Amino acid sequence: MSFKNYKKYEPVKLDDRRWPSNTIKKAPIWCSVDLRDGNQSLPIPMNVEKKTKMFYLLKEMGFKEIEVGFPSASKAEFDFTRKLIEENMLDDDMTIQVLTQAREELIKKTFEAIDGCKRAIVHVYNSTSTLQREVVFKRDKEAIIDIAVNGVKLIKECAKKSNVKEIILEYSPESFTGTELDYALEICEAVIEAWEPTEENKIIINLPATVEMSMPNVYADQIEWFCRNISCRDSVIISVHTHNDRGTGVAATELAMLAGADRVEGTLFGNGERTGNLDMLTVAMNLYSQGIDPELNIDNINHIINVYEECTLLKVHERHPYAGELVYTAFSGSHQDAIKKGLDVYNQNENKYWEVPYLPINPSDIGREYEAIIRINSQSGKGGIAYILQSEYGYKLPKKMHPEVGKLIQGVTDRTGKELNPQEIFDIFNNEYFVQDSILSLNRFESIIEDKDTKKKDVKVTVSAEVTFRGETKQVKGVGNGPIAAFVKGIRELDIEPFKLVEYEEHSMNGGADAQAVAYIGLINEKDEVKFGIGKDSNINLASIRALISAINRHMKN
Ligand SMILES: CC(=O)SCCNC(=O)CCNC(=O)[C@H](O)C(C)(C)COP(=O)(O)OP(=O)(O)OC[C@H]1O[C@@H](n2cnc3c(N)ncnc32)[C@H](O)[C@@H]1OP(=O)(O)O
Ligand SMILES: CC(C)C(=O)C(=O)O
Ligand SMILES: [Mg+2]
Repeated sequence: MSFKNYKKYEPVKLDDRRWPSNTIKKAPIWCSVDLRDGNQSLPIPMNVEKKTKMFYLLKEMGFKEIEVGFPSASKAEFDFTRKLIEENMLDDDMTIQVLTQAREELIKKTFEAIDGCKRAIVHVYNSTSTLQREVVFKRDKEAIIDIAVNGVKLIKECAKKSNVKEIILEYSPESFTGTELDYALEICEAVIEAWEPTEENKIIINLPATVEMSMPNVYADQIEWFCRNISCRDSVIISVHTHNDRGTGVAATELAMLAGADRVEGTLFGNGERTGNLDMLTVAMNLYSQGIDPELNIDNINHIINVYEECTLLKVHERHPYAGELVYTAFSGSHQDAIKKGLDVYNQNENKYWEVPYLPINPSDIGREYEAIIRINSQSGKGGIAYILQSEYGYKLPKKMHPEVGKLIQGVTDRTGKELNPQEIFDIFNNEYFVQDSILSLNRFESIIEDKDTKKKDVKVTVSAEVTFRGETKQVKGVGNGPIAAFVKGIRELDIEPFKLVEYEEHSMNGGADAQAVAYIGLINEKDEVKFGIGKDSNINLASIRALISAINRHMKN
């Protein structure tokens, strides 16, 4: 590797830059270039059918400006533009955008393609960079300005003759980031002079990072410098179009918005040339997560992903910001614990801001209702396991029981090294606490409250039960101040190691006619070992007795 083969990118001289003190307060004018820049970078470009599908998705999402193609490039591109117009696929507040090189035959073909349209943005570009002037066009600065100006003059002429009611011009000094700033301004001023925009009929000047060549702060400086130096700022919409060669396309766009950009071009999930275009959904969701209306409908991200993947034949990465399959999922113990606690607090308080550790947005806002927020593997902890048992199966384990259940599940993940799905977790839990290889089991249980005067402190309960203990049927009788105490006294007759009850919790499950009570009991033996048991029954007394038996069995098992 020879880093000496590469030139340093020169920063902009802008010591009084203002953009670092600015904040973004509203969404930009969005323009989707999925059907053009996204499409031109695909191994298999979209056919008319797929473009139609993608177009309807973009329309559903609320894009008002859509670059629908490069109509002079191919039959599919031309036919698709015609279809949009002839089949009236646009709403009145939507504008199509079409791209063309500054070449006569291509401009004329572009106007044929938009014939009969109500309003269109004609987007013309030519590369202005030092490198392309030398190696591609082999022309000097003046000649490159001529290409742009001649193109714009022809568009003006075509627009006059065309039956399209409103033509908006967009000009891109392509490879802007490889162009001397003062020269980029000079060529844009020449284009503006040729087009003669007004405050009512603005021109769009698009300043693309065709190749991302610098840190995003440098791009922001370029945009601020440009906005401050252009002659008729009020008649110009400054648009940005970033690529992602250095992986900072989103950052570059956001800083450019601080620096004065009014409009943003990009694609869904950043599809586009090389490492892609700007990922507009990320910028939109970044706005959303700051309490700013993104002015796009992203409430069903799974639908957006499905259509995108079908049309582009590309995959959305599992870690893709906001959209990836794993981005709302925590495997690691401390994250799971914090998420569980955060969700518990959030769910108890209405009308609060979303503030849950490790989850910058509420996944359900973008339709991820059934997302597995917490998944269990060997990196997971007790908090996450308790979350799964509560959120998927309704068991609200007492906090003191979490370590015991955590250890039980972690024993399996440590052994197998694999992820456990909720059903597998539940099966292990169920086998341990409910489906026991019972040493002690309950066959019959009756309890009678002898003194029904509830005002009295000492209520007397008599229990009569039948159990099977080590394979033999035994009758159990006991009296106590409650069914558990009475039952405990009764089974003292059996050869069971002494224990004390140290923890008791109960809650109901399901509700309505199917309501079940769940009881959790912790027993400590003479060696100071605590083990929990769980019982479930429609009758709370029976649920408690079952929990007690479950705990005794777990003590005796080891
Ligand atoms: C950064 C971007 O994404 S820009 C958009 C790029 N997208 C595409 O190119 C997709 C669609 N393009 C195509 O299908 C084809 O390139 C066409 C139909 C537009 C043109 O096809 P062709 O004329 O056969 O070939 P090609 O693109 O190689 O033309 C290159 C010629 O155009 C000139 N040229 C390139 N861009 C421009 C421009 N924007 N304005 C004027 N002339 C240009 C080149 O200098 C070259 O000229 P030369 O023949 O004198 O050397
Ligand atoms: C056509 C232009 C705007 C482009 O796609 C780019 O420069 O990246
Ligand atoms: Mg591009």
